[in-house]
Amino acid sequence: MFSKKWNPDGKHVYITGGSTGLGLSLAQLLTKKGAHVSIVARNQDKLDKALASLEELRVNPSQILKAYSHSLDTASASTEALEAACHPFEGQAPDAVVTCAGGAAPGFFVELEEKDLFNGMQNNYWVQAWTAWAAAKKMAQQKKKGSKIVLVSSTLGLMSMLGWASYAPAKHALRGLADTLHSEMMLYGVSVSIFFPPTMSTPGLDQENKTKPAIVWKIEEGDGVLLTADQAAVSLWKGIEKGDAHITADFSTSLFRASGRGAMPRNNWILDGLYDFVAYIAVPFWRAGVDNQVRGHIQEHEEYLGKKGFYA
Ligand SMILES: NC(=O)C1=CN([C@@H]2O[C@H](COP(=O)(O)OP(=O)(O)OC[C@H]3O[C@@H](n4cnc5c(N)ncnc54)[C@H](OP(=O)(O)O)[C@@H]3O)[C@@H](O)[C@H]2O)C=CC1
Ligand SMILES: CCCCCCCCCCCCCCCC(=O)[C@@H](N)CO
Repeated sequence: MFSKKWNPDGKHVYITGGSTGLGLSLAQLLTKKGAHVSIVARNQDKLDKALASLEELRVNPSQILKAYSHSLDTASASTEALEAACHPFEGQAPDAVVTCAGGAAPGFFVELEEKDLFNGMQNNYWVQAWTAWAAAKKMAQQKKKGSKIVLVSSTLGLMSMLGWASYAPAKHALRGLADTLHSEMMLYGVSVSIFFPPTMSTPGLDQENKTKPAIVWKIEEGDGVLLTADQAAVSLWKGIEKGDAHITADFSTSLFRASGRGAMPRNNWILDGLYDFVAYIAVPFWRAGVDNQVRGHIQEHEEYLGKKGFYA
């Protein structure tokens, strides 16, 4: 509980999804703190731009800053990407692995197709789980005590609502994996955490909002929280530095974190108790409001489905 803060200076941090959004902001923050940073994503142009932005922030000439283009869809590809990034470090596992890669495609359950639901799990569970698996093995084999694995879930990994059937299950699954590994990786002295960001203005949000049902955005927006990726990265960083198992960046998500803590340790004995109490009172009101909004939408939704030939 009173352990020393983690110092990233001279450490190697491996960040999936590091070319845009949250991952890029975290990569920039850690570069400024003197870490060696490896970022991984698919699109080479975005990686090139991201790496150039890291170069501008380097604080010493010995920092190793690299970008790798890999699709992290499979166990083998995720292992290969990690191996490539360890190469400049004589094959040593990274000191920290942060899996930011992911992407949402919200929609109504009855309109989603098999591939949409399948891809939701693929892009939001497996893309992070395979990297965690590859990293865990390497850290255990090399007895890298003190190293870290950090997964990235969402507010929607702690609660859910309409529109998120292809996404929230995967984000909840990541929480299940993180809580399991938080316990199991103690066998190797490796700490495991998970971050639950709220809505963040990122290229990913612009993309998902193109297809997001209006009512879903209305409820999401009603929360009134829209962090920049830089703000979210600061909270993520503080959580990593403190070694919190469950990391949040905003008030609402902290309510769900504290009230849905399960068997995980508290971040702060007093504050989390307060959050838990506030959640007990406030969340049912919020929920009743949302239920009303959804019920009030029944007719419009029926018309919308009718126009799309759903009942034909
Ligand atoms: N923005 C938001 O409102 C919220 C986001 N989150 C979560 O935070 C994380 C970051 O989100 P955000 O910054 O918005 O996302 P962005 O879409 O801005 O960035 C996603 C990053 O992941 C990479 N990526 C995606 N899929 C793959 C893949 N299969 N293999 C390798 N790289 C991949 C992308 O690059 P490329 O496409 O080139 O591969 C990009 O670098 C995600 O896990 C997201 O679910 C959670 C809560 C809210
Ligand atoms: C008193 C209690 C108040 C509670 C308010 C809670 C409101 C939460 C609404 C859902 C927000 C969804 C955020 C994550 C979005 C996300 O993961 C996607 N954008 C993925 O990119």
